[in-house]
Amino acid sequence: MTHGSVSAFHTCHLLPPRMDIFISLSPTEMAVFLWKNLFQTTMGRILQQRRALLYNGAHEYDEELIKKKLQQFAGGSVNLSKEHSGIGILTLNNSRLMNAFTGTMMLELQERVTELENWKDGKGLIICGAGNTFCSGSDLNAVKAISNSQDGMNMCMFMQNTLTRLMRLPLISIALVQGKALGGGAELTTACDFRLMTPGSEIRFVHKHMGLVPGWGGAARLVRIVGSRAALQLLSGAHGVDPERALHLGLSEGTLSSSDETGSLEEARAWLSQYTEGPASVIQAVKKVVTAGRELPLEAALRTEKDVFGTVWGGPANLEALARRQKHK
Ligand SMILES: CCC(=O)SCCNC(=O)CCNC(=O)[C@H](O)C(C)(C)COP(=O)(O)OP(=O)(O)OC[C@H]1O[C@@H](n2cnc3c(N)ncnc32)[C@H](O)[C@@H]1OP(=O)(O)O
Repeated sequence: MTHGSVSAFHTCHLLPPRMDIFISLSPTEMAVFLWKNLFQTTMGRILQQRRALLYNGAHEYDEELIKKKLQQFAGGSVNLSKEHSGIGILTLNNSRLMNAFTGTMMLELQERVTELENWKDGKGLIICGAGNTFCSGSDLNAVKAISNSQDGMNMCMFMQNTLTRLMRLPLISIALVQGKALGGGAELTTACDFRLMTPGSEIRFVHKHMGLVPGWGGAARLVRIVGSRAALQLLSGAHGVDPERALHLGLSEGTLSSSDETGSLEEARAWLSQYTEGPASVIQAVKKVVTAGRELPLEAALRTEKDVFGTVWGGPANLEALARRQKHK
């Protein structure tokens, strides 16, 4: 955890306007107040995005250079559909290469993550692959072409930045693993909060067979998900993990009954909706306090929890619940 990331948690959770302040304002004062609030929120978001980056110029990371390079390896797409329910569906689409990540798909993933960071009505996210398979990692044609050290390190930092931002989205995320999640595809699944697998699917960290280790943050995240001993076995064995083993290891949350593309997406939606019911502001706040608890030292996590608490306390959902005098039987 960098200091930059810690401060990002403290600067981005701005308190919502309080109703009692509004009542005493003239129309002009109210307009000024709203403009200031909008400005602060926008600046907060920009700061959040900048500070959340793991790597910048100080790490000999040249984002513009790697973006130009990645642009040269075109093909496929990363599509985002934002549903009214607040669930987003992010689809990796490169069927010809089993949804391998081309350079332009890496760039598109970064753009989609920015879009999701700014989705104020968002609550959940499902990541899946087109054509009933998840993702076969990075496009080996691109890997070969950028096999020099500088490009490799820049690509690694680019993907770590993007996947770290993906992991920290204030949305509850699922990797819907159909077919195969190999190499970088397996790493991508670990950037989600949960993994659901379809019958016959497989997660496989094949890096060792490529003479590599994960570089998109997959090893660090895997250790946190399954523990260091299981992570060591999965990375050094490079064996495929089927749904049953994944469930046993805690790598997967459940095996879906459907293995077809539409049916499994429907099941994943239903599974996710049990956690995304309610107002977006509250669901996002829940994810933020859990992210802080996982990533920050205790005192910083507690302070973040206090800040996030301030964004929901006295908010519309809280006031409505108080008015309802809800009982939790
Ligand atoms: C970050 C580190 C990384 O991610 S390194 C990349 C790790 N991934 C790999 O090494 C995947 C290698 N590919 C495979 O093992 C197989 O193609 C898998 C995915 C199991 C699919 O097998 P199968 O169902 O028999 O289909 P196939 O081999 O005929 O594949 C269809 C076409 O897709 C291609 N493909 C697949 N994966 C990639 C990839 N990662 N990069 C580039 N191309 C890929 C295959 O080469 C094949 O293309 P073609 O029909 O031979 O032209």
